[in-house]
Amino acid sequence: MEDQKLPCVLIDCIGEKHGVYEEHVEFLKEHFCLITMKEYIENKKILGKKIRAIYMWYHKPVINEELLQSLPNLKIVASSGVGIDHLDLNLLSRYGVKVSNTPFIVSTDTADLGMALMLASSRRLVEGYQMAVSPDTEYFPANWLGDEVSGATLGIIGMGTIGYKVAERAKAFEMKILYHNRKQRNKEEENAVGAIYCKKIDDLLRQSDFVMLAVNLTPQTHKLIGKRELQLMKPTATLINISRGLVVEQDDLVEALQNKVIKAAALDVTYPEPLPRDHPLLKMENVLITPHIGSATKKTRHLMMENMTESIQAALTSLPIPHEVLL
Ligand SMILES: O=CC(=O)O
Repeated sequence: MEDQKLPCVLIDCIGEKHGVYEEHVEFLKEHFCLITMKEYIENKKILGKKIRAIYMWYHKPVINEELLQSLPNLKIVASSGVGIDHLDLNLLSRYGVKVSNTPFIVSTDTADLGMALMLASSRRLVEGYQMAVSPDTEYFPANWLGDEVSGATLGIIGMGTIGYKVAERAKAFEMKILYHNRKQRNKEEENAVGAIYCKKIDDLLRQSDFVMLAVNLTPQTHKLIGKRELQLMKPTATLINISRGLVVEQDDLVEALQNKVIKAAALDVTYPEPLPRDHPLLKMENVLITPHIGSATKKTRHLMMENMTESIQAALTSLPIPHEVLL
């Protein structure tokens, strides 16, 4: 907390494991008086009235009704990333608080990660690395094989900005691209990447060598992929999830992997995150897991921070908010 002339913005903390990055703080402090949760808790009565925005960096601080009640002048919650499943939009709207997120910025990186997971899983990069560096390795076995990505069939579930960027990349890998979308088809985009629309998700599941989940988590996509859907997939297929863990019924996925109903899974997201250290998904050779890093590049995270700053400034000066999330 410093310059009291600037609008007060609540953040969770600086640095530490999940806080606002030290390198972003300098920029933020040019525009806002940052108040950490710790400072706010120590001086709720005075600071509560001053706070006008919450800078929600990776779902922190957690917002509940008690917090909202004690921030009477709160105008906006600027949330990092694209997913807003961690926010209760109805509750925020009841308190007259606006919400923004940072879509589009994250799409390229998240699509890149989807490709990385597909390639790493199919070519067994993690196992290969372990073999290459192991002190027990005496020779490289010639029969240690993976599967091809180039030329294989990729089924994208959720052709939003991220799904489309995955398709653009997959085109360069000469993949056959299928997709399923709940919203209307965009034939121009479809033609540009040579993607084939599957009206029924089941058709996509049956035909794909790789099924990539790129949907938002909503009541309609909650546990979209369960036992029935996994059984429709090829026994040689891989499930890749770059959206949210809760899009998959995780216990069914574990069972499907254990019983070789599908070949493998590559997951950037699970539930909970991180998984308990004794979770079966962490022990399977056919599972590759990354720690929810879809948008985790320096450039993207910096752009997000700038974008959140713009949204807060707009809300506090009653200008249209870039990327306002509407109920
Ligand atoms: O998960 C990341 C995001 O929602 O952008």
